[in-house]
Amino acid sequence: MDTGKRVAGIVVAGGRGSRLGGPPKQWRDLGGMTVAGRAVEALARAGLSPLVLVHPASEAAEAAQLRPGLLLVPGGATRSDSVRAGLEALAADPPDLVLIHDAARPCATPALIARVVAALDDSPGAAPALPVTDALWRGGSIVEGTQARDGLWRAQTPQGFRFDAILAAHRAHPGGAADDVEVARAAGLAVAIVAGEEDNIKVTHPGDLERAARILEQRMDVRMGNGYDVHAFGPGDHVTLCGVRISHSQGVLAHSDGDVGLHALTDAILGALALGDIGQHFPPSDPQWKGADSTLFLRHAGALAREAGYRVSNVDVTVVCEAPKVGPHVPAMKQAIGQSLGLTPDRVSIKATTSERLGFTGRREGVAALATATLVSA
Ligand SMILES: Nc1ccn([C@@H]2O[C@H](COP(=O)(O)OP(=O)(O)OP(=O)(O)O)[C@@H](O)[C@H]2O)c(=O)n1
Ligand SMILES: C[C@](O)(CO)[C@H](O)COP(=O)(O)O
Repeated sequence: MDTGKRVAGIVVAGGRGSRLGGPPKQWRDLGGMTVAGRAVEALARAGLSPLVLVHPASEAAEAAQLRPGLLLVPGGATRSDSVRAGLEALAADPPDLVLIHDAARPCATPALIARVVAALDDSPGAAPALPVTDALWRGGSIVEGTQARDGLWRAQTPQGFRFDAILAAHRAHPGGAADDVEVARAAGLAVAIVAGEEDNIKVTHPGDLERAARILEQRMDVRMGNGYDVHAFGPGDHVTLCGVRISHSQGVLAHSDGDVGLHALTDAILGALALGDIGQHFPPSDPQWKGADSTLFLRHAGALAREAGYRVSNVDVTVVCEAPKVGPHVPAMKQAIGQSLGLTPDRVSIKATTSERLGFTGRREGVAALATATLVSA
């Protein structure tokens, strides 16, 4: 989505989730990512930047687990207070437009978000909603009357606004609004209704987490890629393997730091994305990559995966050499790769083998690595 405008996103995750019960819903797992993480990724994938996450003041640690570069802001006692805190955090460097989204809505699609942004060309506010289709009754334990449903809508988020207008509207509002459309309307702003989506549910009551999981599962796309790299040994006193410097009687001949493990893994991720290979992204002819730390290449591939809407689910690297010994360094290697890709060590596998003195690795002429990566749509 390229509108030529700066479109920021605010995800409000400052609530308690009391209707769902149990631990705060925004940090609950939803297919390998938190509910709030999924809401944030939905806006990120649509190209919104900067992104603000508003969280309970006591839950900064949970908020810090989400994507790098998020602006983290403590929330307030009500949803409106939390939105206001998010808007104020953007005020020093105001974007043109802002989309305000519930952390509790983890299934928003890029198409839905694009519709809201597009509608802001013609209106200071725009929000998704679905017409009420069921008959509406008034009553308690018995039906006391029927309510006409014409012209009634079920409101969703993200709700989008021209930034200056919604900031002024929130500053002027006495508080207690159900949503930002109510705040905008109180300030006299017109809000266009765009088509919402049935699957854009708000995780509110028991059973909703399972429903969201089913929705996301139907959309899930799994991709795999493999990579292979070789470097010849040459003069030197160390090799770098899987992000770890290891003392050795030789070095490797390479333009970068010659880390075959990270090169193979970078290629595996690029392969899964069908985005070519490491040489196309970081040409060896380019002097800026001379002696480069290969962590940079791996992080770049991880960022491309996120931009494409995938997260790396697990990786498996096999290093092939007679020496140095890899085993003692495996914990540090898992840590280094995990940090670069945002993976816990149990999702990073490092193995090593000799080639039984056969071939170029067997003759100790060089070191090779093979890698596999699995990517899952976020
Ligand atoms: N003080 C608050 C209250 C709510 N929210 C956020 O506003 C959204 C509104 O959804 P809702 O289902 O009302 O969330 P909760 O307030 O957490 O739920 P409950 O009312 O069941 O406690 C949620 O993403 C919630 O985290 C917030 O940022 N700050
Ligand atoms: C903003 C909202 O998601 C629109 O449907 C909703 O108003 C917020 O949640 P709540 O359930 O009304 O507290």
